[in-house]
Amino acid sequence: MLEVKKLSIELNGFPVVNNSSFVIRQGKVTALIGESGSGKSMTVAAILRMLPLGGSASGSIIYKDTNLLTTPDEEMGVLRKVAFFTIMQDASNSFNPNVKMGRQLYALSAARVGDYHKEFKRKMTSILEKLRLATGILEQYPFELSGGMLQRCMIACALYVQPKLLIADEPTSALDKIVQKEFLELLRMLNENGTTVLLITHDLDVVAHIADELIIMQEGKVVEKGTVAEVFASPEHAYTKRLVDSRF
Ligand SMILES: Nc1ncnc2c1ncn2[C@@H]1O[C@H](COP(=O)(O)OP(=O)(O)OP(=O)(O)O)[C@@H](O)[C@H]1O
Repeated sequence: MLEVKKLSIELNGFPVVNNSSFVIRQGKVTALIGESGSGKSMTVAAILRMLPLGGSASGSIIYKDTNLLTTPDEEMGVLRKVAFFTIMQDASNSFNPNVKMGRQLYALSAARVGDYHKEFKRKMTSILEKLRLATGILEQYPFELSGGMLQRCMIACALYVQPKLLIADEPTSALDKIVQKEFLELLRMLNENGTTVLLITHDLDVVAHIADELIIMQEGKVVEKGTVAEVFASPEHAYTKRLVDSRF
């Protein structure tokens, strides 16, 4: 569904991703793992064409026969709105503290797919019930909800939009273990509904729990990739070996 070929990224002339190639397969959960500063977030930023100022990318990122690195801005805007959905590490940063959740969830879901308010109420109520979130949250402000609840709200919007690709950058790192597990189950639910997932994480337990495929980055390079079963059974790169060993 997404083919990254020879992707290199520079920030103000400084290389941060170097000649990376990998594939995100349709319908799968792919985990992108690597130590801090290895270039995971910049890779995601390149996919979304949201590199910071001073950033530039070369190579190609092919989605449906077009190279996202050269897609016109307008088309990219549409893809970001309906085909791709992003969940970041700390959901509280994704919400405006001064606006009630109902309006914000509307903007993140119904507005993206062109639904009016009545349709939003009907669909969102049923999704919130499925996620065990009271509909009363629509009248609350973000600070009245926990981090786990806010992450579930993001998943609720993703379930509403049914994006082709969900990119989740460390979505569980601010959650405790139990809430983390619940969140991963929801991610799986979304995946079973047909959304391909790219999950950026530090946590091999999370990978083992949910991912089908694994891409490992170190110092801006992809050093290993394969199915989770293959990589866990016979890691080849020294960094991967260390990672896998540290889990057992
Ligand atoms: N906004 C920015 N401006 C300048 N340099 C940045 C910026 N964001 C990241 N970098 C640098 O780019 C490199 C890759 O960072 P990136 O955020 O992609 O790593 P990461 O693997 O996602 O790390 P982490 O797991 O800590 O989020 C690092 O050297 C980092 O210092």
